[in-house]
Amino acid sequence: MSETISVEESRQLDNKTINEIGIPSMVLMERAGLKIYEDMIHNDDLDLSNTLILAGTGNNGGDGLVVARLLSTHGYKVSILTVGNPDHASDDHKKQQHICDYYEIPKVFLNERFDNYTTLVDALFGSGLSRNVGGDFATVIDKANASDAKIHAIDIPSGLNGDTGEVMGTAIEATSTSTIAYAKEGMVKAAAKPYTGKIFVDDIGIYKGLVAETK
Ligand SMILES: NC(=O)C1=CN([C@@H]2O[C@H](COP(=O)(O)OP(=O)(O)OC[C@H]3O[C@@H](n4cnc5c(N)ncnc54)[C@H](O)[C@@H]3O)[C@@H](O)[C@H]2O)[C@@H](O)CC1
Ligand SMILES: [K+]
Repeated sequence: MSETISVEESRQLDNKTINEIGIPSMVLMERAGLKIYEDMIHNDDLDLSNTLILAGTGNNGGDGLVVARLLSTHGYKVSILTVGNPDHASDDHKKQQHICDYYEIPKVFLNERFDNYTTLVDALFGSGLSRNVGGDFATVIDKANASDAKIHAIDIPSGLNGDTGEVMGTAIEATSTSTIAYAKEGMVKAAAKPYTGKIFVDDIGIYKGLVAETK
């Protein structure tokens, strides 16, 4: 595995890329979604005949909505389950949801049976996970793990602590994970392997100098 970074370093690099260098966050989200989509369509472990995107309301969910749109516009069957209050979604997430609405990508709700799907995309939490997972999020994670569908995680399997590899209440057991810019330190610990599955590291244009300078 190539170089790893902490979750805080990941946030710093994102901030520097957006606020100091000036690459718009929506451009990074678009690039992330495109890379993740490409990882998925080239991954023989995944059957994309019926995909459900599990989207939290932050930017990890926003990445998932880009994947939903790319699958849809390329002719794949895809639906979206949003977990959390969409009124409180991040600005970029709201923009991506607006685009998904334009393309009329179907929405499903918490009572959905996950066994109907061949692949679930875990876009519930990424680097923003800040406390143990409970409530609807825990229910959805446990239901995803119990289903027959394969799971592809975005950035970090939701519920996994990106620094320590510990499970924060419950965590997604992914078949594969597309991580942005660098794998996070906790993801390469032996205990994390059943949660990350195979890891793809996606370069989306996030600044890399800082990590090289500080290590
Ligand atoms: N902003 C950026 O620079 C980029 C971010 N990207 C994606 O955005 C992710 C980070 O996005 P965010 O910072 O919005 O964070 P997340 O999308 O990981 O989650 C943020 C939200 O989850 C809530 N939350 C945290 N722990 C919770 C818990 N246990 N239960 C319930 N709610 C909880 C937070 O209060 C916050 O509202 C990355 O992992 C990556 O996937 C990519 O789009 C690339 C660019
Ligand atoms: K995730």
